[in-house]
Amino acid sequence: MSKCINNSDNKSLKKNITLNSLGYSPFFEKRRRESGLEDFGIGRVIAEHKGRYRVMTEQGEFDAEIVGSMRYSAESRSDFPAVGDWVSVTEFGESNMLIHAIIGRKTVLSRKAVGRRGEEQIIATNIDKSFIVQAIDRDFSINRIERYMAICREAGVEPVAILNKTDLIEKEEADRLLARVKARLGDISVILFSNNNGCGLKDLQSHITANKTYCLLGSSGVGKSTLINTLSGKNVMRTGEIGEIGEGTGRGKHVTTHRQLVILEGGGLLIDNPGMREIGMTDLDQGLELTFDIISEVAEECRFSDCTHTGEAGCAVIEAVEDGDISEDSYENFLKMVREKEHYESTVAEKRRRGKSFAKMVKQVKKVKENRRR
Ligand SMILES: Nc1nc2c(ncn2[C@@H]2O[C@H](COP(=O)(O)OP(=O)(O)OP(=O)(O)O)[C@@H](O)[C@H]2O)c(=O)[nH]1
Ligand SMILES: [Zn+2]
Repeated sequence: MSKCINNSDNKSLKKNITLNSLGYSPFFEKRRRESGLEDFGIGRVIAEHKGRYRVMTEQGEFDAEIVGSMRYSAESRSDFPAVGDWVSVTEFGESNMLIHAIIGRKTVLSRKAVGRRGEEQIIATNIDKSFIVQAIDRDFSINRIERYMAICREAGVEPVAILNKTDLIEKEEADRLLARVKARLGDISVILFSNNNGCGLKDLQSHITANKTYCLLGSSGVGKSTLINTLSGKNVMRTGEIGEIGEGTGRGKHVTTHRQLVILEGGGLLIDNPGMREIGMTDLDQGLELTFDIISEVAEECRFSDCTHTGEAGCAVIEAVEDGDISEDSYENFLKMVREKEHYESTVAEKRRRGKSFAKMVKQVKKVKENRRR
């Protein structure tokens, strides 16, 4: 394995990093003891790239990989470490670490993987609150905020919406936008923000406390990196990199990726995520209901208990849309999310079925071969 550790960085961190300052709490300590992991060291995954990890411990930062037994016993992607995870580690060689186990997670933010049908992908774990970032210009979409909200609520993570780049519009226009978002989304905190003129900074900072973990969700170009710089002041914590060894040969091209967990000046921890153009829905029943609590409340009045709210007689939801009690946008977004969820569930079921029949086929082939040998 190539060494990609900047050791001077390591030393400078040694002095002031404690597990507590990385977000460790009695919750995780309890989980660690319950799992009998007391003999291992503790670290937090701050970056992940193609199966290689960057882990921060009280001793500094290390490149890390998982032990073989963990790899072989993993049944799905969620059994692998993700950014935000607390992990049990041992030192390995001079400056590397081995990850032996994931310490029980507090929260898991996940979405359906882009381009991989039906597979769930963890965005980040152990998040206390998430900031949904949108730019008021080209990216703006209340539907998208609503989808991110559903992802957060499904994970039990409080969402806060940040409407960025307000310097590009007049104050009156920004206020109108804020009113529209509030009317649609109800009791979510919404911050009018700008990286250019300091608008909303105090408001945002009031949401951030030391030793808690936050996450930025939003499409590419909405201003997440700039926002991290605005919040992190001196920008000292963004130097870490993960080196990637060229596949196949063991050497060759060397790609790097940025640290994804940043310590802010006030002590809050922020996880930056890759731009997410497509957000799929996973097991979102709960999130759906929380986001559209009005719809589900009204739906109790539908004549049929299995009403799909798409045209049945006596549908209270459609009635409420017609009366203007539920906005058409909300209703359409609701239907779209239900459809995506159904699609997701059916592709997962399909995959399981295919998985089973493949296993069956392998068995049969083996049998035929054995019979031939006899
Ligand atoms: N006018 C204006 N431009 C901004 C603001 N914040 C960021 N930008 C600009 O928007 C562009 C994208 O900003 P980034 O911070 O790179 O966006 P990002 O969300 O990190 O994008 P990815 O790294 O692709 O995920 C840059 O040109 C920024 O200078 C803002 O508050 N106002
Ligand atoms: Zn109905």
